[in-house]
Amino acid sequence: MAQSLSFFVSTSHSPDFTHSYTKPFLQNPNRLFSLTKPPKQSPLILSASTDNGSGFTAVTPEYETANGTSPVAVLADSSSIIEVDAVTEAELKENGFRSTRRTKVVCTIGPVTSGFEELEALAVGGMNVARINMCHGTREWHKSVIEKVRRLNEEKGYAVAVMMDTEGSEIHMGDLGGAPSVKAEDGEVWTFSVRAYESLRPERAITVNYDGFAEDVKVGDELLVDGGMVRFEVIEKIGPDVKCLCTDPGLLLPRANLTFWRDGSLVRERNAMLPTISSKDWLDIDFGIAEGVDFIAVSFVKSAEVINHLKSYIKARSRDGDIAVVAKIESVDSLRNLEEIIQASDGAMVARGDLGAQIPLEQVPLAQQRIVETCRQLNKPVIVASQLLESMIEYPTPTRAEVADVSEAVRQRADALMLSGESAMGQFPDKALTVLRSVSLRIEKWWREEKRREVMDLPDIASSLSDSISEEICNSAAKMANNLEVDALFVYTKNGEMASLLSRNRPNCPIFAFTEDVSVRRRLNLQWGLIPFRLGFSDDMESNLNKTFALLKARGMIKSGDLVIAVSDMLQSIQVMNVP
Ligand SMILES: Nc1ncnc2c1ncn2[C@@H]1O[C@H](COP(=O)(O)OP(=O)(O)OP(=O)(O)O)[C@@H](O)[C@H]1O
Ligand SMILES: CC(=O)C(=O)O
Ligand SMILES: [K+]
Ligand SMILES: [Mg+2]
Repeated sequence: MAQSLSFFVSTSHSPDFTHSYTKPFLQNPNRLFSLTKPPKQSPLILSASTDNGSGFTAVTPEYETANGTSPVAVLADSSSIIEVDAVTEAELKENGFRSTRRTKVVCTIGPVTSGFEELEALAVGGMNVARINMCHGTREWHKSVIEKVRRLNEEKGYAVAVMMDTEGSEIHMGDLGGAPSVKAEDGEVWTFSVRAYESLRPERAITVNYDGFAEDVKVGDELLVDGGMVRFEVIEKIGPDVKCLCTDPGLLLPRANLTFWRDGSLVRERNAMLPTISSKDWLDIDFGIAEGVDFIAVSFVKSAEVINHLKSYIKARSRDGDIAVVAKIESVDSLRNLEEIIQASDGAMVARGDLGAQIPLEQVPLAQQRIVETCRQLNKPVIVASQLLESMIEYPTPTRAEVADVSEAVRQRADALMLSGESAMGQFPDKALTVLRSVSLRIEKWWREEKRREVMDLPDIASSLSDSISEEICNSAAKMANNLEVDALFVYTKNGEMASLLSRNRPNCPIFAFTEDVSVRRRLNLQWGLIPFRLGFSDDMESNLNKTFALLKARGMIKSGDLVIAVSDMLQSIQVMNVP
């Protein structure tokens, strides 16, 4: 794919040699552009930045000079290019390593953020992962969002990953014929039915998505909308229609979750047999595979089995085989089978919205703590989601309680925080992102200052000798990094595993993760403390390091004297050195 971009080119040896070019910008494997003035010395470090701010640095292996005035062709093959986005680069240059943000941010994309400019504003604000929720919108709408994120990555060097979240098949209401909300008043009688009312919804009638609804409920049951936002009592069953008396008034939102309770406990009769992945979900998953999303988040996971099934389904169909599967913990069953579900998954989400509708609210914080800890122990990234800054859907500043909640998730050292309605349909998506960023930075700094030596007992997780070696190397490297107060950890990784093992240790310094694979780079962007770069490298660590130092120095991201620990999964090596 060739795009025309303007380049601003400068070289390391002739600071006065700068030139602007408008040239076709070739994607892999080679980027070719010409210089009209020959540089004098070798080796040449060439930095090029596009007029929209993204850039790359190349060490030219050699260049041809054709006597003075003729153009010089610089052929920079992809192995000598380093890719990082402009925001990370500016952060490293301006604030130094220490102050980079470690906690990642997932933003749900909705009507207010689906335009290219709005997506770019989120990327500039630090979005690491864009989440699309298949509960809403059409596949075409989601496809256009994915394309825009991909364009942002290609044009501006970002590594924003895409997470597709399945609808799942728990019981929920229909979409209210397009109304944004409907008020249910105390004492009113409403009809819940499997009838599809479409746009001609009669007054006080609600479609329910689950066919067995009328059979499963009993007169006297309590029906909770979104875990208690509105309450009804079942008073009569007439064929497919269930008449309910509103006992606790409130707003009904489109597709709100429904649970029913008998004698104080959640009724899970046949709906417990609903498949976690519905036929509509499988079609969405096929869509996600075809579009090459980076993560699939599975709603209402009940057991490890469904995760294993999905993983083998993906493996058989996906082109490059690698879409990570994130288990959403949002049901009683998922808590019951927590360890085995997380073990089977590539990550987990504490989906507090639905979880809070299934267990008493006061149990949610402890469930969150347990999920975050289990993920850390099993080395799976974990996202804390839902209502982090709920009031910011309407207001430009958060409540103090929301700030305290975000702080707690950062203190628990979760990998990522997630925005839902705040970024999908709220009035202040960028401000909400800024709050997550500044609270994360503040708490992380506190952690480094106050809790420097605190270590968490991490159990051994390796299942082979080679994995054990990697694990020991990463644990030791992270410990050394803290003790020696190094500036950064470098990890050269093919599949991301060693980067992840370093992140698991939550070291005080940032982790620069170099990988050749763009999709590995995007996936690493969900994990705590990792700054993922794309870089071609070889088995020769000496030359990898020299190349990296040259490239990062040329871009001002590191400087001579910085102390670095480097590990690599090709050699299973560990090196400590000062940047020359
Ligand atoms: N693609 C979309 N189109 C329209 N509205 C959306 C879209 N995505 C999200 N929203 C809006 O943002 C709100 C919050 O979004 P989000 O996807 O986080 O919902 P959720 O209920 O927390 O997630 P889940 O449905 O997975 O439990 C939704 O209730 C919806 O109003
Ligand atoms: C995110 C989500 O699915 C929930 O909180 O329920
Ligand atoms: K969902
Ligand atoms: Mg949910």
